Amino acid sequence: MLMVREALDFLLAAARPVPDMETVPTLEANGRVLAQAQVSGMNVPSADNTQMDGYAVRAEDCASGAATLTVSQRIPAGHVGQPLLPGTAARIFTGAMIPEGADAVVMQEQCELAGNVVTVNHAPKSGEWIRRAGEDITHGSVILAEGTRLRSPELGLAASVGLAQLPVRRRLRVAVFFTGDELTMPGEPLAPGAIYNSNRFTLRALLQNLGCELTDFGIVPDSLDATRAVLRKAAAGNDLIITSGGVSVGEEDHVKPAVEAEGKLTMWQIAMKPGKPLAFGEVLNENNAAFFMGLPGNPVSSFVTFLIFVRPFILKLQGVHDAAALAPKAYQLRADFDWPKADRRNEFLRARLNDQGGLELFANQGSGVLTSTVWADGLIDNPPGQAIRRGDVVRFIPFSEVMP
Ligand SMILES: Nc1nc2c(c(=O)[nH]1)N[C@H]1C(S)=C(S)[C@@H](COP(=O)(O)OP(=O)(O)OC[C@H]3O[C@@H](n4cnc5c(N)ncnc54)[C@H](O)[C@@H]3O)O[C@H]1N2
Ligand code: MOO
Ligand SMILES: [Mg+2]
Repeated sequence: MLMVREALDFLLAAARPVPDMETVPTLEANGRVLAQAQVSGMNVPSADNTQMDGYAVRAEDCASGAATLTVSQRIPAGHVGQPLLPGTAARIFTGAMIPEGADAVVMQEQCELAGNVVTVNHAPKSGEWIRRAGEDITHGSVILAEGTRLRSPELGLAASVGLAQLPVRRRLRVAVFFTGDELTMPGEPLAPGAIYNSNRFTLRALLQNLGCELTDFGIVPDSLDATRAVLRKAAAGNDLIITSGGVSVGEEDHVKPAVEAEGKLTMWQIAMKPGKPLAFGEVLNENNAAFFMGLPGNPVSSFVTFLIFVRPFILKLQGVHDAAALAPKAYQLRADFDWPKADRRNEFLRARLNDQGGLELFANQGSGVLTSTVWADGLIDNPPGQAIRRGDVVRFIPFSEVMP
């Protein structure tokens, strides 16, 4: 059995980013991965402008703290004023360009207007309330690196320098199917011994949130021939095939032999709990080789292995290469519980933050207990052979860091 770190390194080394790129409107680029670094063609702000509604002045004119100045002009945002003459003030509104000659803004709350004369009851410092041209972004600077996943902040930044389109990697094409004679879709009556196909819902949502283009082959019976046939179909035109169930050692677990027959299996079994039987390989078809990831059927096992392995693998295929962006962010937090029984495997325990800043554990850590995943805020990454005592500091991976 491989250790989690070894397995992750192996997967990330195998992940070749999809080569194709396309240009999409910035308005439609949410979740995509940037294929080329973006350089700003302008300063932001583009010109000195005011942070406050008030009066643009020459600071030296107001040194007395009770200066009276003639209001010579009015400058709303989006309009350009005239040069400011000594002894005058310009009425100015947040976001408007500072007129030539002015070097400070006084908030209107510190001024009194009578007719067209304003009394400025404050001695501003030169530069007061002025946002300088280029203080956020300078012309020619790299604003976004190649390989950046575009989220709300990145899209806002790109738009702020006027980028209407962005070059991105094409979407990843992912095929999924779900093995098990017992599986039934919600909406259908449940026969004795059957269960609902919850993994289809968990995994599809995770893949959709990562921006993948899905081909869903649905439920596949526990048969070697049926599994092989779907694998062959799924390899055509897809970058990655993800399956659920049938990867353990039972006679009804046909996924591994099917992958061996239709391609190759390069990794199986990881010292983790839940998720031990995770399988990885490639499925070949006349003109395509698709990566294969076989997730365990147990619902928590497939969810956890997705977050720990599938997510970074997909990000790398999509073109993300920054190690920090691929690794799940973890926090060192206090355990407010005892977990005396050390396991030989690396455990991923469903836990929740309490309002004392510590972690509580969900009582039933079974691999089939989906209620633990809804209750929890994240996973405690507990190394092999480690018991936890109340007060120990543990490594906590919040779902918000890994659940796209
Ligand atoms: N003798 C051994 N038995 C098992 C071992 C082992 O090492 N030796 N490993 C166990 C571990 S750990 C896990 S995890 C499971 C993984 O099993 P499979 O990947 O082969 O999955 P299945 O056997 O098909 O199903 C397991 C479990 O999950 C339920 N299931 C399956 N698909 C779905 C779905 N789409 N939605 C909801 N639930 C699903 C299925 O009914 C089973 O209860 O193997 C252990 N066994
Ligand atoms: O790895 Mo299994 O996921 O322990 O239940
Ligand atoms: Mg099984």
